[in-house]
Amino acid sequence: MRVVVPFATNDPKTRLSDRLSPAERREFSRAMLEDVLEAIRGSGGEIEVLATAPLDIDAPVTVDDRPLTDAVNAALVPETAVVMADLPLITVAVLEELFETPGDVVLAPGRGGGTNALVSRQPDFRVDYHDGSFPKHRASAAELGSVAVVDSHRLATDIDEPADLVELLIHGEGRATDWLRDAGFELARTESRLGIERE
Ligand SMILES: Nc1nc2c(ncn2[C@@H]2O[C@H](COP(=O)(O)OP(=O)(O)OP(=O)(O)O)[C@@H](O)[C@H]2O)c(=O)[nH]1
Ligand SMILES: C[C@H](OP(=O)(O)O)C(=O)O
Repeated sequence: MRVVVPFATNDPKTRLSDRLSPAERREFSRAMLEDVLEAIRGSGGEIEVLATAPLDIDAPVTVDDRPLTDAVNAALVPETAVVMADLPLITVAVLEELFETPGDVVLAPGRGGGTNALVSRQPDFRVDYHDGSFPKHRASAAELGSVAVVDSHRLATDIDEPADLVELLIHGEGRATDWLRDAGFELARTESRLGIERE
């Protein structure tokens, strides 16, 4: 399976700005990307990193500085998966489930209504990211053919906001989790839910 991995190179993860400096956000998002690429490699996927600027990484990179939706649509030929680079909890098994699920369009929703991963086998399907893309994608794909939804905690956990870092500290084992621990983050008990604190 061809797997396109969109990656914002220069100013990533702005929603983590109150916890991480710009340089830390770049390092952390790079660590997440490495985790995602490792899982894709393990699943036998043929990687194409779709980056906003040149990137020194051990994978084929296409540079496209257009907005996310336009760049992905330009790369979306049938039998393509799109897997976001901010999914450091994904595993080979989870990706195999995504790739093997039948359907003209297969969608993996993210928490809060985004689309963390998809497979398109439908030549007319186009993405429309942001502002709750999952319901938009589900509706537009249903007009074109069959739609399947993959229900997976690991695929649904995109790391966007400080609260998402908790999931990484609980469940993660890769580079992104190591980076976070090295940066001083650890789990903290705040009311009934686990939170995070930084030393
Ligand atoms: N190629 C490309 N990838 C993008 C772009 N914007 C975001 N991405 C990637 O798309 C995925 C989802 O990104 P978001 O969480 O929406 O955005 P982000 O830039 O990572 O984070 P925020 O600044 O907090 O919104 C991540 O893998 C990003 O690296 C873009 O304009 N072009
Ligand atoms: C790209 C966007 O990601 P989110 O902003 O939901 O993380 C989406 O999935 O539509």
